[in-house]
Amino acid sequence: MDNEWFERRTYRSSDWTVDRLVELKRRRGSTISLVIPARDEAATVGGIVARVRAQLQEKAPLLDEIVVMDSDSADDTGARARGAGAVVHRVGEVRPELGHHRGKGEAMWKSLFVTSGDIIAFMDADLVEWDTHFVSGLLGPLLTEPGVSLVKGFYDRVLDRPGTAGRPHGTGGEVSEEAVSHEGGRVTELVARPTIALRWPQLSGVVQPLSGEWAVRRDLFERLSVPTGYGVELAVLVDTALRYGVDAVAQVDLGRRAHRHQSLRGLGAMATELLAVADRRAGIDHGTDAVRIRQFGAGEQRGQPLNSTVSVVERPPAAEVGAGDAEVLEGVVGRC
Ligand SMILES: O=c1ccn([C@@H]2O[C@H](COP(=O)(O)OP(=O)(O)O[C@H]3O[C@H](CO)[C@@H](O)[C@H](O)[C@H]3O)[C@@H](O)[C@H]2O)c(=O)[nH]1
Ligand SMILES: O=C(O)[C@H](O)COP(=O)(O)O
Repeated sequence: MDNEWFERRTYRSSDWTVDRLVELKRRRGSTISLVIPARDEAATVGGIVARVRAQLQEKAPLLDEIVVMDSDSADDTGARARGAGAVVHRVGEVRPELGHHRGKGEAMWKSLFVTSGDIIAFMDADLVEWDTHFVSGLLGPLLTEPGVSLVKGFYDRVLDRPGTAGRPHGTGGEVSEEAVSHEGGRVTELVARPTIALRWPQLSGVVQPLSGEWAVRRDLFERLSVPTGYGVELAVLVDTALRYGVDAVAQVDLGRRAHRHQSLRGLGAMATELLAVADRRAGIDHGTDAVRIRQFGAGEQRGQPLNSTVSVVERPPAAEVGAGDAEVLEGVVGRC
């Protein structure tokens, strides 16, 4: 591990007060967009937007815009987010001539066409244990260190609170702190971290390489190709370090985070997307934008194959996308 990088580029969110960040932003003439990609997050997105808006727009003028990218939601995500004060875009309606893909990365890539901040902070919409320092805490290194272009959040990751199954995190008051499991981040531990150790050990000091809470300079993000699905975090981290050196990356301790967990099969698909990102950057071309995976049922369905397709498409750098380039882009750049 690059201990020197860790020492140099690891911060705590408490290193800057919000007032100090507002002052730094004003002095530098920076503008800051918060983007929240959300698919079917009606249960949580309104509360998240409302809290961020109250603390980081109304109480302190830190964020210039709060944008929710509604990623093909079938529930009330858009209405809840709008009701709480966010600007909401349906991903498929943004630059429709560029085509549309499902997935988180697609929502983040399309956000580049509807936001204007020169710094963009991203935050997931399924958080149940978090606070507004998950946004403000990411900004300090970008506002004080010109060499830093990407800031990753890190935290303890709650996997389970025994006795609270089926209840939202944060409502299990009777559970002792010792009983809370911090073994969350299963894809991080079983796929991302081992991959980084093997391929990019210079990044092994990054505590949460897949964290959905990160901030980036627009002029960096729009120069990177962007996987349309869950590969976006690994791709942005690796490509930033390969292109600009590991010192362009910083990380900030944000405390503790809990979120809605996906099924193990869902995580299997996510892991496939991450491995596709890693292979592509190692020059391995699988010759397809849609990988077929076979998983298997359990119990009554034991041994029954469950076949699905995982998209591994990547969008080209947004900076290379001009008006009228649509035909170059559809489906694309899959194997760039
Ligand atoms: O098609 C999608 C899928 C997800 N999301 C949103 O993206 C965020 C994160 O998605 P989630 O399914 O909660 O991902 P996790 O299981 O939490 O995955 C972790 O690991 C992923 C892979 O690196 C990261 O993308 C995530 O941010 C990180 O939280 C949430 O706001 C989702 O609503 C979309 O906008 N579109
Ligand atoms: O980031 C990850 O590793 C995946 O989102 C899985 O997280 P979980 O184990 O906390 O559900």
